Amino acid sequence: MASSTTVRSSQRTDRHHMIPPHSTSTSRSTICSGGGGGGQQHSNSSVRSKVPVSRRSVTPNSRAHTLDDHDPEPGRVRVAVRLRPRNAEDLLSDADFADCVELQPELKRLKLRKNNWSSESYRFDELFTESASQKRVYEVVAKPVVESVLNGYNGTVMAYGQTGTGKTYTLGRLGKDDVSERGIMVRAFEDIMINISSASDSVEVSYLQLYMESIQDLLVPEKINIPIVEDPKTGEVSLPGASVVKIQDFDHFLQLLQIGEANRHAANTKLNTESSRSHAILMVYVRRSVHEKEDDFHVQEKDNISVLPSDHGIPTVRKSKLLIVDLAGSERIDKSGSEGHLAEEAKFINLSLTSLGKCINALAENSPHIPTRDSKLTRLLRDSFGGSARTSLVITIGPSSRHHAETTSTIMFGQRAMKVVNMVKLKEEFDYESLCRKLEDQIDHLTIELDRQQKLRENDKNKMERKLKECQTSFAETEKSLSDRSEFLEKENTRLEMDMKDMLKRLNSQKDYNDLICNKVASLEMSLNHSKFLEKENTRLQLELKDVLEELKCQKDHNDLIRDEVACLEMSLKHGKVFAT
Ligand SMILES: Nc1ncnc2c1ncn2[C@@H]1O[C@H](COP(=O)(O)OP(=O)(O)OP(=O)(O)O)[C@@H](O)[C@H]1O
Repeated sequence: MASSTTVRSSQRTDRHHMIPPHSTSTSRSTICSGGGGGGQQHSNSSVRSKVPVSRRSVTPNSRAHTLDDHDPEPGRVRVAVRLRPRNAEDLLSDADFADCVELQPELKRLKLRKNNWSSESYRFDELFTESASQKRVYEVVAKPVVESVLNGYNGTVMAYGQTGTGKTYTLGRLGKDDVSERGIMVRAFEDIMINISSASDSVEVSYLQLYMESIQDLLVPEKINIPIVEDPKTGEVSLPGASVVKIQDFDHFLQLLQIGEANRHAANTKLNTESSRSHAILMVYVRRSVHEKEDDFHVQEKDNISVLPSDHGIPTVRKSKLLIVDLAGSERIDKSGSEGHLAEEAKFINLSLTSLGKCINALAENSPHIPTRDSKLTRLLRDSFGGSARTSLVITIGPSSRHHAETTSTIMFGQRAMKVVNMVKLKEEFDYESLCRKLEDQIDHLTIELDRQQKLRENDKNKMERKLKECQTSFAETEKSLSDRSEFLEKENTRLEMDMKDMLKRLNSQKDYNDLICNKVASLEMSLNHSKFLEKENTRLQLELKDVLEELKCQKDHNDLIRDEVACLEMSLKHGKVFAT
């Protein structure tokens, strides 16, 4: 158990939202007739009109979602009366007597019997008859306070009454066997757990008892004499020595309540077999992140420089505290039969209750001096009465006329408490813790990113260097192969040049030869042409010759003929001569 507790620093920096005392109207500070405190009109009205604006008036805050804007008295302490059913003793002793009180819930009035023929009537914010369920009591008395706490306001739910009238029953019942029996502590916590986000909100608990003017930790009972520390500036009360346990879940809370219950001082008195001998104070610290502006918060990139957002982008957190106070019951020692140590305890209980009553009287009467420092109880409840909390009080009474005086005193306490108006204020702070966490996360993220980038760059650099080396090698190789090639090409070039020259030479000589051939061809062609011509001429001449020959032949033939003729003639001539002869 001890290992799971942590000592919590309760330092906080309030940020605006203090409801300005003069802001809305003075009329709001005056409790209207519809509200509580309208009991004995003759005795209360004069005191009421004196409630000052400066210290106790409350103006509904625009961000105060729970505080009803139409509520004319948003900071007034609400008081409900709960009547305990008759117990066995009441039934036995008062069988022949009428109850000392009569409740008129529909009128919200309680009639207190003075004697057989007269009674006085008091108005309260709510009246619970003996048959009222635990659920209804929670919903009317505590739920609005719990809702305020969830919205960032401090809240107090307290039970006050004579011993044995049902304070612990109303507040501290665990209802292990029957959930309908659960008291305000369990139901309030259940409501808180339902409404918060486990991701961004948190709930922590301290459970203490004030026993004979010493504050003891009910969760770590070795811690005794825990000092009360008051912030001189804000007047805020804290108990840095008390263990503060972060609650994981509902069962965890029930376990803590059980531990606290087991450590609480109780005794068997004539009026209550389990009479609490200490005031028990359950402190529930609720821390909620305000999400509405969360999107505004980013580290923005501007000209490649990261800049923080402007002031309004800082996340905010609402820190509120719910006090559930189960007072020890006031008791007349002669009636409770307390002796020795029990009587000593009762003296302390009565003393602290008396000092609480004095503070409430002073606040109700607008006294300039509130005697808060008279007891540790009043110091602890400084914020609940005349402070910044929203407060609901259940006063518990029994029906028996045997306890008429105690019941009257309780009712008067409740009536005076109804005149106390607190200056309810929202507890909203810049959530520097979460901002720091976010920035640290971002720094971590950026550092990782930077490392990653650096590694990437280094990898790239190594790669580039490797590539450069490879390139250089390949360049050198290429250069070498190029120079080899160039050398080779040069040689080749020279060789080719020579070859070319040679070829040119040969070509020239070939050309000359060609020319020669061409000339020869030309001359041959000419010769050929000439031959052809000659041939043609020849042919022609042959033809001519043939013709001539023909002609010659003809001529010859002709000549032959002539010769023949000549011969013939000659012969004839010869013959003729012969003849002639
Ligand atoms: N509304 C109720 N219905 C039923 N039983 C009740 C109711 N109120 C109180 N009781 C019973 O009356 C007895 C006394 O109640 P409880 O211990 O809560 O009184 P108390 O005011 O806390 O007393 P003390 O101041 O001595 O501690 C208990 O047995 C409780 O169960």
